[in-house]
Parts: sequence; structure tokens; C-alpha cells
Amino acid sequence: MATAAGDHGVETSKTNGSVFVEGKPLQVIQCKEGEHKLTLDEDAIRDVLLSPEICNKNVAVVSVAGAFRKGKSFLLDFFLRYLEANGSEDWLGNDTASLEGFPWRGGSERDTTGMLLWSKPFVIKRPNGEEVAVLLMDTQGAFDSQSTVKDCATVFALSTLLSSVQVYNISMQLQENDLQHLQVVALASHYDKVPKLFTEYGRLALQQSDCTPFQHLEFLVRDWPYAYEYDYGDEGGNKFLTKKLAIEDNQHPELQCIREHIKSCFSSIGCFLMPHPGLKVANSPHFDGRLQDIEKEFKDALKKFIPMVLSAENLVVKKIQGEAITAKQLLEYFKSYIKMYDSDELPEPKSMLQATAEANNLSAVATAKEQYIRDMEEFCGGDKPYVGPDILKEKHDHYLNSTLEFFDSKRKMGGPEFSLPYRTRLEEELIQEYERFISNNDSKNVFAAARTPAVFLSLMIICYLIAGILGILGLESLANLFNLLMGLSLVVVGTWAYVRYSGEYRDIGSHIDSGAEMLWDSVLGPICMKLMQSGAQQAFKTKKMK
Ligand SMILES: Nc1nc2c(ncn2[C@@H]2O[C@H](COP(=O)(O)OP(=O)(O)OP(=O)(O)O)[C@@H](O)[C@H]2O)c(=O)[nH]1
Ligand SMILES: [Mg+2]
Repeated sequence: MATAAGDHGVETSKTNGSVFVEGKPLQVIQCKEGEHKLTLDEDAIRDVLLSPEICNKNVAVVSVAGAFRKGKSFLLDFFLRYLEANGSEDWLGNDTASLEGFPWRGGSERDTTGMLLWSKPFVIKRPNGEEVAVLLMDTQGAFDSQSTVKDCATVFALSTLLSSVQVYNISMQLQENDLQHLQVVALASHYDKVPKLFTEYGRLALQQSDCTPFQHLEFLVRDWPYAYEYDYGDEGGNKFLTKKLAIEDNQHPELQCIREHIKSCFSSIGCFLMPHPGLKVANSPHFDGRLQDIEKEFKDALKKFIPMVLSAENLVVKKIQGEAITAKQLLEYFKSYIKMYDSDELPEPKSMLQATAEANNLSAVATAKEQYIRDMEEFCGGDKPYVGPDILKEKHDHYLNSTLEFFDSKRKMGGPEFSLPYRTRLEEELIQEYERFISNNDSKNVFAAARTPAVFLSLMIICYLIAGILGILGLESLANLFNLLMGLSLVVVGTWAYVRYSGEYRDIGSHIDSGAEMLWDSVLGPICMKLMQSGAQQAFKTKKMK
């Protein structure tokens, strides 16, 4: 990712003073200049979410969103410092180290575009022993002169849908339009086609289950000027928020409605009032983030705010439909949501719900399939001995049923009818997996592997015997024919052995195998059967006579 001159971003791991920043910002969702379309960089997102350290761990996704040029990326870099310090007391760093991580800068032009994730996953152990992968997400600022209402609404909605903690970064006051933005009614009079997009989705999602669709919303008021009314920090903030979100009888119904919606969509809502960081931070073009240039009050507030969001005790795990999701599952949600926004129109709340339900079902399919593979591997995996086909089929039926039961028991959005095609798809995929297990199992059968040479060697012996008898009877030319056949069989066995040993010309090898199978099924097998049957009858007769 390119960082403009003067930016304070990092491309690779590097040290600066005593502060060590590992990883880099990855542009997972791009918003191309002038195109007003968001695109997902699947490779980048896979790099983060499918990394072996975190792919099967539950995730906590902390996003910072809000108007442009208000210090979002700057704040996230302190989040990074906290995570990097891994619980150390003096995580804020030394006084002279510049602030690095997500690119940030001064000036009036917007900086962050699209959505960024930090490449290095942080794994935190919660007090209950569970390990959670923490992901930090930086977002494009809203209301800059290059973005349309749809762009701003999309980034805000996407980051809220995908995060477990949405830090809503606002400046100086919590204004009514900040609440409206949350409801995506910005410029409602012009965009009355998309009113209440966001909270309407929440309302619909609520109808589907008793869980709130979104988790924690934290209003972060920067440069709070009225500390004499409400104290800095979360206590003052929550008092202030209670007043702001209060629903009163004399309020206009629209104002009441917004408040009700917002409250019902999030599991919890908080507010933190931040002091001003000082004039150097706000105004100096040479400020590079060093602590010595930041006001003490601001640093003290950071020391309270960041552990409040990221400490092991306070982490909020990402849940959808009340169920914690893993990093691997989060990938499905990224894909489904971005697909939903891939049109010129803002999506209807219904299609947002549909995308959630789709990703929900897809991740249930993936988890169920993993369970089937794990069970079958345990029973007949690569290091297990050969199993009879009937027993294998019995086990497959058993695990297929238990996997389908597991899929049915998972909480999914959309109801049973919506889940039906996903269930069918799961069943098909399990049958494909079963076929793979069958062929792996077959390859372990030593008798099956020895069948080809056995068939051709038997053929050679038969030809040799017949040629001998024909020779005695004076039928030389016929005997030569059988000798030739014997020689040919020898060449075939030799070729087969070479193919097996060298791994080359595998096509020829499989033709020889199918030839042997045909010979066995149509000639040698029935002859052997007949011989064994008549042998058994003969033995029975002699025993009876005795
Ligand atoms: N007044 C004020 N300025 C701040 C604060 N925190 C950071 N800044 C300054 O705000 C400017 C913008 O910081 P960024 O972190 O790039 O802001 P942003 O919100 O990410 O901006 P975009 O990426 O354009 O949306 C920088 O000059 C910071 O020094 C704060 O709490 N108050
Ligand atoms: Mg930024």
C-alpha cells in the first residue's frame, strides 16, 4: 500500500525508538478514485483471516468510523501500540518515538480510503482461557468532498456489520446528524428512497431472532469542550449519552424513532469524552505523533479508553445470530456483504439481511463439512488401515446423518426454507468427500494393488502350460502363439512395474490396470471361482465316502 510523503504509515516491520510496530496496513476494501464502488481484495483478506494462527479462533473486530480528518487512523495507531505491548504497563511508548501503523496525517485533504485491516493478527487470552484474534479496522472518513452519500453510508454500514465494536468517532458534540448518519438518513430529504437503511436492517434482523444484530457501539467524542458539564472519560460520557438518547414525550416522533432504533440494534452503547490533544497535534504540520507533543490529559484519557476496548476482560467477540464466529467464517461475511453493495443502488435492508443469512448458512455448511471430514479422517484417514467397503459405507451414513443434524441445529438466519439449498449443497459436498475417502481406502488394499501383476503372471503360467501341452501334441505353431502371448504378458508386467516405480506414463499404467480388471472379471475370476467350487465339492464327496 502506498503511503503519501509525510504520512506516518509503515510498509513493513520496523523499529522506531523503543516502539516496535510489526505488520502493515492491508487495503482489504478498495474505493477507486472517481468510481464510487467498493471492491474486496480477496487475496489480502485471505492473508489476514486464513492465517493459521487465527483462522479457527473467534475474532474481535474493532473498527473506527466517522467523519473524515478527525483523528481515526491516529487513534488506531495507539490501539496498535497497546496490542503490541502485550499487557505491559507502559504501552504508550516513549516520548520521542513517532506514531506509526495505519497511515495518518495532518492537513485538510482526506487520507484513508476504503477499509484497512492490520496484517498482523493479535491473539489475546481471555480470563476464561479462550484465545481471541483481535483485528483492527480503519475506515474511510465520511462527508469528504469526493464521496457520495452512498459511499459514506456503505462504508459505515459495512464496518458496523463486520465489527464487534464500532467506535463512532465524532468531534466536539453528539449532534442529531451524527445519529442520523447512524441511521443512514443523511440528507434524508433527497434520499428518501433509502431512509433508515441501517437500523431497518437491524429491525428486520431482530424479527428473525431475539439477538441484537450489532454488538457494541462506542461514541468517542473528540476535543470535548464541556468538561465542566460532563467529565472526560466514560463516566461523564455515559451520563451525557443517557441524556442525548433519552426519549421524551415532547420530542418529535422522528427523533424518538431514531433513538429507539439505535438502542434496539446494539447490544450495548457507550460514550467516552476525549480531551483536546493540544495545538501541536491539531495544527502543526511537523507533528509526527511523538508523545512529548501531546497534552497529558489526552494521554491519560488514552490510557483509560484503549484498555476499556481491548483488554482481555473487555474484549467483545464478534457474534452473528448470537453465535461467536471464527476468522475463517468472517471471510464469508466479507464476501457476501461486498457482493450486496456491488450495485449502483444502495441495498435494501432486506438484501442486507439476505446477505447475512447467506454468509450465515455458508459458514454453517463449512463448519459442518469440517466436522464430517474430521470424523471420517479419524476413522479411515491416511494413517489408518484398510476398511471393508460395507463398514466404510455404514460409518459414512452415520456421520452424514450426524453432520446434517449438526447443520440443522446451528442457528441460522432466514429460516428452514432459506437453508434448504445450503443443506442440499452440504449433502452433495459430503458425498464427494465420501468418494474421495473410498478411493483413498481402496488404495490401501494390498490385494487390489497386487491384482494386476497376479493376473498377468497367472496368464503367463497358463500360456506356458498350454504351450507345453501343444508342443507334446506336435502342434508347434499353436504352441508358439501361446509362447508369444506369454512373452507379451511379461512385457506388460514389466511396463506396469516401471510405471509404478517411476511414476511416469501413468496413463499407460491405468490402461494396464483396467485391462487386468477386465481379464479378471470376465476370464480368470470366474475360472478361479469354478475351480474353487469344484475343489470344495470334491473334498466334500471324499469326506462323505470315507
Ligand atoms: N483536534 C484534534 N486533532 C486530532 C486528534 N487526534 C488526531 N488529530 C489530528 O487530526 C489529523 C488527522 O488525523 P488522521 O488520523 O489522519 O484522521 P482521519 O480521521 O483518519 O482522517 P481521514 O483518513 O482523512 O478520514 C492529524 O493531524 C492528527 O494530528 C484529536 O483528538 N483532536
Ligand atoms: Mg484515516
